[in-house]
Amino acid sequence: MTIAVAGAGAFGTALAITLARAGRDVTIWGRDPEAMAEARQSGRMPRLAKAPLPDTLKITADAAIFGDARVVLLAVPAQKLGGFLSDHATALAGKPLVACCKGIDLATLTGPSGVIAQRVSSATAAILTGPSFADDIAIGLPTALTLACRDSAAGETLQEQLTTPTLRLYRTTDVAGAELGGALKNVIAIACGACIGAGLGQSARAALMTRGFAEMVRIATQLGAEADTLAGLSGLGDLALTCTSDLSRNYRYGVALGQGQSFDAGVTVEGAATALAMTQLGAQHGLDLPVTTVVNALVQGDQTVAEALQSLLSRPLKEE
Ligand SMILES: NC(=O)C1=CN([C@@H]2O[C@H](COP(=O)(O)OP(=O)(O)OC[C@H]3O[C@@H](n4cnc5c(N)ncnc54)[C@H](O)[C@@H]3O)[C@@H](O)[C@H]2O)C=CC1
Ligand SMILES: O=C(CO)COP(=O)(O)O
Repeated sequence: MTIAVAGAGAFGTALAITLARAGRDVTIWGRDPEAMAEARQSGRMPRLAKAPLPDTLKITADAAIFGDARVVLLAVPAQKLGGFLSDHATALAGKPLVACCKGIDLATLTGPSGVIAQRVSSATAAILTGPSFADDIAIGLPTALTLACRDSAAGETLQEQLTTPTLRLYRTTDVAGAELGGALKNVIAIACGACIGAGLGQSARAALMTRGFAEMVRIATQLGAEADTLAGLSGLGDLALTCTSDLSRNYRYGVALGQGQSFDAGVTVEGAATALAMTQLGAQHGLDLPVTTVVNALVQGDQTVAEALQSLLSRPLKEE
């Protein structure tokens, strides 16, 4: 059974490594033929150079592999997912497609499962999400993630196919909960980074994490998710990791915002576009999104950290 991993960035590479190491038949696809030839030669992928690629892992830039794959993991950034799926829609038709990206698509204001449904309607959409840095997975540290699929039988099969001795997958049919948890925690991580970067302290960060989590649950349940899913790996679990670690790009981006520094535009920071998408979606649905709104204003350069803080602290007093 061939597993294809689409996207040869840090996360796609980490997943391909753990699956290949567990004896699965895996091919990783990257869009740049030269980079893939170089990776075959060097045994390393540039975005995850720390970890050697197993000899059994196949590396290609030939999209023909998607037609042969039984399962395709989609590890391209959330804002690139729609374009990727349209480019390869024929080869991907009817397959289980597991979105490994975390974000809300700005063009459609939907999560990855909605993007899959729109672009490859015959596919079985699943989501793989939760607390895990690519480096940790790649070097074989223990990690636990959520695999969400509306079709519970298909979800069970994917859970077995994608679990490895060090990567433990839990299963749910709550796709909305899993993908919203993964997308929204990045926005809160930017807020927490900005808080620490601006020197506002760890007490303020704990408050932001907690009120941010309340906001995540409120948004997600209004959009059809189950609150329990948000309390699991894909929500609270990933929030805890991302808001407290400087290994997180979203957190580091927030720190840079808080310090008034620039940030490398080549780094994938999913929470920036998601803050904008959620602000737009919140306006459509009449949602109260105080943290997301200030993160979006910071990202867009419409507010300073001092103004963002003031707008959060001056909100009317309320019950917790
Ligand atoms: N790095 C990590 O620790 C984790 C990342 N994720 C998620 O995985 C997703 C991907 O992130 P990373 O791999 O870390 O990013 P990355 O920046 O390391 O790699 C992104 C890859 O996508 C490729 N790409 C971009 N546009 C493309 C397109 N149109 N077609 C084909 N390939 C394209 C790039 O060439 C690059 O290789 C994100 O949504 C992220 O939130 C999830 C868990 C952990
Ligand atoms: O999603 C992640 C950890 O679960 C990776 O976080 P960053 O995208 O912020 O690096």
